[in-house]
Amino acid sequence: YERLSYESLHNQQCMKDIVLGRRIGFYRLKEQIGSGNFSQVRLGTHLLTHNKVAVKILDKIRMEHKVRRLLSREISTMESLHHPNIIRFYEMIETLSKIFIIMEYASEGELYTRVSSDGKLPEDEAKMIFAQIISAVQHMHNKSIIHRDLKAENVFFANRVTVKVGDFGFSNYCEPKQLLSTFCGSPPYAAPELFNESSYYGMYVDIWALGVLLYFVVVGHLPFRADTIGILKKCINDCDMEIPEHVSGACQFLIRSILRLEPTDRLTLDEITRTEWMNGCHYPKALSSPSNLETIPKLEEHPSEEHLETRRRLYELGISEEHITYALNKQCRSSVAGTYQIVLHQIQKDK
Ligand SMILES: Nc1ncnc2c1ncn2[C@@H]1O[C@H](COP(=O)(O)OP(=O)(O)OP(=O)(O)O)[C@@H](O)[C@H]1O
Repeated sequence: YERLSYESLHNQQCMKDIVLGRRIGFYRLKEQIGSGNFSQVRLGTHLLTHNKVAVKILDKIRMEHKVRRLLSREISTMESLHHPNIIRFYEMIETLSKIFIIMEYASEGELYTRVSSDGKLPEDEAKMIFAQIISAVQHMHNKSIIHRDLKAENVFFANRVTVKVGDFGFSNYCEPKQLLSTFCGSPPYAAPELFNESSYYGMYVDIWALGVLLYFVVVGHLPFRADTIGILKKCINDCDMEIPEHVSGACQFLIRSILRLEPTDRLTLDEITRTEWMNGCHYPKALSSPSNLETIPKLEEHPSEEHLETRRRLYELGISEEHITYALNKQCRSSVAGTYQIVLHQIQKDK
């Protein structure tokens, strides 16, 4: 740790790598793995732990005020979520011109790509994946966070059988009874009230999107398709969809019970888990030791075994209790806090 910190400030090659965009903080930056409207996403490796990470890079100069607001929400919502099926946030690094969001890397691509290239998933597989997504959304809603952009493009495979929900760019904090008014998300996944009402309840909008997502996964294409937004809006308002016969009765029932025009008529997440189709599914639980910078326990606060193990591994990397205390007292993001998150998460994943 000391060597790396020293190098970043004094080593010529290292400084050149930083200038040329090959390194940031404790991360080596590698190839681009994706891009968005305002961002570029690159693969990174943590130089101390060697963990792979995804690094979302945003150009501050091109960023309008609105995008900055969305970004700070994206970071704060991601930071408060700790679930095996949600992309984990590790660290944010800000330079004069750029913002780097360091997060968990899901290496096996988007659910969208899997279904688009291989076709619909067998129902047994779809069920296993849908249960993980439901569990992730339950965790968000329990924390009063709504995603507002749930779609197959934002569900990533970490391996053949584990998925992670990501892209919290439109997420927001929202109490169950709180009305919202900004149209967010992708039109084919949009609930009817988003087109018709001036305000809506966030959780019902997420649940509708889950119905569209389930349809997409078991059928292989979206339920509402149209060439113009006007026609799409009409399809959604009429709930004009056909479910092919190959879809089992229990799954059809579930899709129809989610995609109900009246938000309060839609099944709740709990009710979804109790439907016949979801019978016997496994719902991964939220991680036991949540931690953002504010909740990393100090040593005198009797940390849990996971936190003690994290510290033991950090000591081996040259990060002492003194470094940790200093980072915690500073109350701002630092490479020590970032490394802490990566190591803690690795321990939780190994478990
Ligand atoms: N954690 C991750 N692991 C693996 N790949 C990722 C990860 N995050 C993003 N990607 C890839 O990078 C691409 C761009 O992501 P990003 O969040 O920047 O933009 P987007 O959501 O696709 O677009 P928009 O700008 O409209 O939000 C994604 O489509 C995905 O393929």
